[in-house]
Amino acid sequence: MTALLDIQGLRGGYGRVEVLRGVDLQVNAGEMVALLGSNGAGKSTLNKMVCGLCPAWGGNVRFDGKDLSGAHYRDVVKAGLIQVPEGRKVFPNLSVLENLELGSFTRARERRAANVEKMFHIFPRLRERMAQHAGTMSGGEQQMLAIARGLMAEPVLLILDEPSLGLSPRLVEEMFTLIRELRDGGLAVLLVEQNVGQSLEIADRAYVLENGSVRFSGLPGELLGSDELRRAYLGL
Ligand SMILES: Nc1ncnc2c1ncn2[C@@H]1O[C@H](COP(=O)(O)OP(=O)(O)OP(=O)(O)O)[C@@H](O)[C@H]1O
Repeated sequence: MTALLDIQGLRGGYGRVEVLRGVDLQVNAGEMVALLGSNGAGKSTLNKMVCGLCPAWGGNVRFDGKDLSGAHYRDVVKAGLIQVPEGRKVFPNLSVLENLELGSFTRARERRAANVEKMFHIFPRLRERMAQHAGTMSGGEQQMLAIARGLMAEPVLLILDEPSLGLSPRLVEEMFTLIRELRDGGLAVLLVEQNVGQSLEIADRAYVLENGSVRFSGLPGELLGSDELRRAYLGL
């Protein structure tokens, strides 16, 4: 089977500091893959490189049969690879509705109104607050908005970078339920999370990135079932 996202030998960094040292990673259609690793391991850098937000030094990225190595982020979005970045990054001075509408700026523009309605159905709070400035929404509401804005582009693969960061335990539960529902609806998801236990519960496969290299790839059960791996990489 050809992977939906196929990353081979990805290398890169900042200035002269190498952060990714030849990473291979695949996500299949409809699959949920957890990308784990300690702070500074290179997870966000990998996401940025895959999405054309940071140049790679070497390696290849193929997505949905297309070579996206070194592609401009506009073309990455057009292809259906959508990222919800770490820290939400909503446009604080735009309304909730305007933030949503910007999600379909490059892709699925003709279905914008219908997709806004879909998002209001999934996230009723966003309908209630559609005229409110996004920057005045609570942290949890902003995270919902960031995900909804990503979904507005009708992703084929959604990369979620730390979606549960800073949320209360109840909202974390809701967030993981939502992510599972998205995957069950056929969306492929690459999930970057510090919340290791819950990520592995819902993931089909997992990767552990340490110091810019993949140290484990396989089934969540293999990772959790090995005392050595758990202790070495998960702190569990
Ligand atoms: N813009 C930048 N300029 C210079 N160094 C950077 C930049 N962004 C990240 N780095 C460095 O690259 C390394 C990897 O950072 P990255 O954010 O990819 O890690 P991460 O695995 O996502 O970590 P975390 O879980 O803490 O978010 C870190 O050492 C970081 O300091």
